[in-house]
Amino acid sequence: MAGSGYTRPPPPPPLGEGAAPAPSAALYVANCGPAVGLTHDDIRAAFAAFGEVAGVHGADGSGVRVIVRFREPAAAEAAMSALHGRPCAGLAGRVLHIRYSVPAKPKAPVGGSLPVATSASELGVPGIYLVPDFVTAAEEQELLAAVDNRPWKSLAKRRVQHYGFEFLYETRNVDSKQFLGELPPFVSKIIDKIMSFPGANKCTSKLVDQLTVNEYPCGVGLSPHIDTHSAFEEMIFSLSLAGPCIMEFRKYPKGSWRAPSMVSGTDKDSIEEPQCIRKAVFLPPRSMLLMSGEGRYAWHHYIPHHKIDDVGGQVIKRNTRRVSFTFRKVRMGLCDCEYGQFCDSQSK
Ligand SMILES: O=C(O)CCC(=O)C(=O)O
Ligand SMILES: [Fe+2]
Repeated sequence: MAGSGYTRPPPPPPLGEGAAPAPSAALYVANCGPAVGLTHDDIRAAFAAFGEVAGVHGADGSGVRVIVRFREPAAAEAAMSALHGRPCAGLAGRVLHIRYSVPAKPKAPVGGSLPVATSASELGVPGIYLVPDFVTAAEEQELLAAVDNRPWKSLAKRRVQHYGFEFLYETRNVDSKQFLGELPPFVSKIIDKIMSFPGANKCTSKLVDQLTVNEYPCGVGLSPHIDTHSAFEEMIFSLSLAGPCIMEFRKYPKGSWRAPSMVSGTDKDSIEEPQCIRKAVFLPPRSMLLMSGEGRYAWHHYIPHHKIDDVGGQVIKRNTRRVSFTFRKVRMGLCDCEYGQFCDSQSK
């Protein structure tokens, strides 16, 4: 991870095969970190009992794994034999899993930490707008209570509800002939407010007729994707509730309308395209994000699977859950946008 120069060691080899990482002055410590309520200062203080600590750093974005660097390898060895696999009294009795860390390979030019904007103008992706405090804290509680009173559908890592039209994950589309009914009354106020977006009130017919509610547990994100052009019209509104996250936008110059992860069938979102442009924005609870134009049609959006986010050097913990309300309008014909290379209606 940035800062320590050290990283997670490879998995321990089976007995009798290969060698475990040699003892070093840096320890990789799991089950310990800001996401479980232990600050880097707490961790430094607990490990200082074994020798001078040169630094404590997050080992990755999880918030539950750290690198503890001692000045002397002997101190690391002493800490390892005293603390590995045992409850640590100085760290709220947590059982630490410790291995010797290994030097990190130099980072590839892409990847690594990305500056996180706190406004759409700072983000600089055309067509992306962010309105903080779009709803009040009381309205947020009402919306959460309303969806918690309705049945959730469980996906592998998160829960969802669909209104208006069902979203079909296998095809990433909707069946536009299967109308489930009007959007529920508890979102009427939100829809009225959406009309105040620049450009939104130009629409004569209904602005949105489909709502997907996503509930992400802490640490769960969303793979990079472009909402299928033929499924939904241009404007996509997403209201963040209950907890924050960051959203990353990626532009692939040699674009395909499928995310690279879906083409390869691996569903891994760590795939880095060498030339992709990456930008990130912080989505605080109660904010409304509008994706339109180029940002909606030609940039993938992605929520990293982190338990903590680094926003301008400030560590922001994800909440136990984030609930988003994504409002879209189902498209009844083909998409004729000007981003043909990303458009399933226009690609062969
Ligand atoms: O949770 C969000 O804000 C985004 C959801 C999203 O991108 C989607 O449902 O397609
Ligand atoms: Fe999306």
